[in-house]
Amino acid sequence: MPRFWLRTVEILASRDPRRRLRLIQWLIASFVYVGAATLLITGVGQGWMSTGALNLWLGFVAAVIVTSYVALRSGWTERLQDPSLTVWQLSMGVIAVNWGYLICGPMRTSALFPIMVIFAFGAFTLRWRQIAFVTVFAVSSLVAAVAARWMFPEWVPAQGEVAPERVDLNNILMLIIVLPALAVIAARLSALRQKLRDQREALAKALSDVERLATSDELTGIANRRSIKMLLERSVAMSSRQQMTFSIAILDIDYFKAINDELGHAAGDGVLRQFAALASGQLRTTDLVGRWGGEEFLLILPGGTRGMLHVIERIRTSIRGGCLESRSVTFSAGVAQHMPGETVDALLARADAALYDAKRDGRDRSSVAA
Ligand SMILES: Nc1nc2c(ncn2[C@@H]2O[C@H](COP(=O)(O)OP(=O)(O)OP(=O)(O)O)[C@@H](O)[C@H]2O)c(=O)[nH]1
Repeated sequence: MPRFWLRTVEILASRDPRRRLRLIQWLIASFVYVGAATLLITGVGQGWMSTGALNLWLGFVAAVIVTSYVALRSGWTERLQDPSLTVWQLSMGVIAVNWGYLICGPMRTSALFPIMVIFAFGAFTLRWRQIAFVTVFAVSSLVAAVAARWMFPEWVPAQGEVAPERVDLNNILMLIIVLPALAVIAARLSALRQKLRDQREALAKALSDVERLATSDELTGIANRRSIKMLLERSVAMSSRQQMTFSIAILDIDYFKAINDELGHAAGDGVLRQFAALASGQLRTTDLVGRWGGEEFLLILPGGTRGMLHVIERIRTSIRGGCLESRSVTFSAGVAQHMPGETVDALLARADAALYDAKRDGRDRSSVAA
């Protein structure tokens, strides 16, 4: 677009996107006003209504169009609760429609068509109370207009006959004016719905990301200490309610400090990651594993220590075969079976003591708590 036109659009429609949106709504409403006015003007030529009545109506509509534009473009409405002037604009629209119905004689039915545009606009911003207000206002002012026409026929003197084909043509023309306005509003509503869907999806993803970050260990991807501790507390609560026992084991990689010192911290991280992956791979869906801290991992398995020792041996075999960071890695394990009534801390203390025994007895082994 040439610079001159760009500048003109900018001056007329403002740079502010919100203000521009409000002016687009104003433009759609004005398009309907101007279309309806054109039809009414042709009606004067046909002798259905008096020029005086039409001029008054045109004056009202012009005043509404101009004052709405000035108020919206200047930004004056931004201090109001309803910066789009929706209720005001819709009320003026209702008055214009009912007034048009009153004065345009035999063509009055099509004068009601723009009411659809008014209510479609309302769908954007109005609350149900405001919609109820506009509805009641639309119906009651139409009833008042009809009553006025019956009581004071001299107000709308010209009420000539009209040919049926002219009625059809008028209805078609009115629909041609109203439908594009409705189509633009429908397209905007559809875009808003799509935006809402996208936002909902982004929010759900963000929530699941936050949940994952809050419960999983950043380095290994398995449950973090907070999460596995919560699972342990739940296991303790469930075991006392359902009288089902379970066992825990603390697995601690042997001489991990030496791995870090010899291969570097990054390689140490690699060992932790591979250890977690290999250990998780040996578990059933009912078994739980989490990183307890540093080079320690906590296992929770249903049943007694026999099953736990069996699983630990499976893990030991896979770690030996896994050759972590091209280095042989072993681990020690302290195993404890939950006893009825035992607290989480007491159970952990027993598993920790058993781990200490395993380390003291030469590492690369499991020890079961008394
Ligand atoms: N690379 C890496 N090292 C860690 C991480 N967390 C803890 N460590 C290291 O793990 C080492 C643990 O060392 P120690 O507690 O002395 O135990 P150890 O060397 O495994 O000896 P034992 O347990 O007695 O066999 C420390 O050097 C910590 O710095 C981690 O996330 N990444």
